[in-house]
Amino acid sequence: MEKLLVRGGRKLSGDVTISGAKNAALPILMAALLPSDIVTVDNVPLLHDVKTTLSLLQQLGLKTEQLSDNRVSIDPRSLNNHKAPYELVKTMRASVLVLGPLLAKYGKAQVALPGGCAIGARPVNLHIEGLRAMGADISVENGYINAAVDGRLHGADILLDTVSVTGTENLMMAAVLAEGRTTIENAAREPEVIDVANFLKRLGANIEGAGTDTITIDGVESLSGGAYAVMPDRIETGTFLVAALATGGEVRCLNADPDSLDAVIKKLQEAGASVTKGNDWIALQSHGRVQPVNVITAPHPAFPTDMQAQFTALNSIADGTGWIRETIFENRFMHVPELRRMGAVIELEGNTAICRGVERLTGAEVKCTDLRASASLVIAGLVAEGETAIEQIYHIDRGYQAIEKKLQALGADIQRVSV
Ligand SMILES: CC(=O)N[C@H]1[C@@H](OP(=O)(O)OP(=O)(O)OC[C@H]2O[C@@H](n3ccc(=O)[nH]c3=O)[C@H](O)[C@@H]2O)O[C@H](CO)[C@@H](O)[C@@H]1O
Ligand SMILES: C=C(OP(=O)(O)O)C(=O)O
Repeated sequence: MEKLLVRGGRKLSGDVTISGAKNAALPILMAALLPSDIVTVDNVPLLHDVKTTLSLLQQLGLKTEQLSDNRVSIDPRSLNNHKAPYELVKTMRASVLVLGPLLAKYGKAQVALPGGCAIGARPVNLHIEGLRAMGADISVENGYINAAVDGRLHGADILLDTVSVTGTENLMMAAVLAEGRTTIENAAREPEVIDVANFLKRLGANIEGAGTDTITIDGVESLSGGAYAVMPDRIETGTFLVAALATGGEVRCLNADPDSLDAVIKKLQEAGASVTKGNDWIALQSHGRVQPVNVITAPHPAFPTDMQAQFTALNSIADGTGWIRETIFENRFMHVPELRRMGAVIELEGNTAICRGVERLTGAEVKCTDLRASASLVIAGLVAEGETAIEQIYHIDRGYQAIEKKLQALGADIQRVSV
């Protein structure tokens, strides 16, 4: 078992290179099931979830090769299995993203139901309903989604009841090889959806409207191989910017996508930071004590739920009271009891966390409960007096490449230790 030990009090300063986006890399790697030839994907982050995805693709018969640290090739020609087993799916909900590509390419899929997880129930009914509308016969039995189609999937008009990121991606991936036109209305507009669409277009797919709430896909008979580089991770970028501000520091994020973070930048500025941007970098400079901010999470382009925990940590040390309302997931405040152990004063009222900022947090033993909760504990540890020992850090390794090394290079006192 590993822990992170953080000694707070150092201002972060310098440059950090942002990795490829987890939430774009995972669907792009799954989409590599679709073409008829080899794809090479660059800027793939070194994350636990990426390893799980590659294991899943291998389980389905695909050949994968790690060409360098962040470059992977996938040969889908040896696809010979259609089962995504529970052992893999239970460690990573995004495994459900094999459902659409498998059905479109192989005509059948058996994918374990992801089940509930720490942040909420996270059902996949919209994925299933959409694929049924495209002609799939789907039953859910013994914890598995069993799906099959006679011949090719066909195009359909799909209106999503609620905005779903992986739901949109799963249906878009299925539709690229379906017969005829599919429209997805009330589609997710997240930048990662655009990245997946751009990858598919590189292989020959016909997709219009990704990044808007209506995506139109004209199915093609086959897709070719090709090469693509995953977009930078906007949530990792936002996390480093919050860490910089919390510590009163100055950080520039390189290899970033400065235009994917508007809602986060707005709140950082309200909290007192100066933010500057170039083509592929974004920098933050702090000025005095953090000001409290009010945040409501909502689908893109509004404030992302994946940055909520980090801003809860930021508000904990602000000069006044700020509140955070979570509207996407029903149980995404598991970091609050841990932050309280470090001296944060946070009340929970329904889906709102009211944070009364304190002058200092104090180091404590805390545990990660989910990916972004972990990031909030690291941020709190960086500003706390004394040592914070963070347990269950496998959560953080799901979504942050070498977080302690990147923070060390910015001057943080943080170590990974085996216990
Ligand atoms: C791998 C990946 O990209 N993960 C992201 C993705 O998760 P994910 O795609 O799982 O999240 P969704 O966008 O689907 O969830 C949004 C809301 O829709 C609900 N819902 C979703 C699908 C469905 O079939 N039925 C249904 O009711 C969910 O319970 C949730 O309340 O988007 C989330 C919201 O931005 C992010 O926090 C995750 O980091
Ligand atoms: C919730 C997240 O990821 P996932 O959907 O993979 O659980 C996240 O990235 O914060």
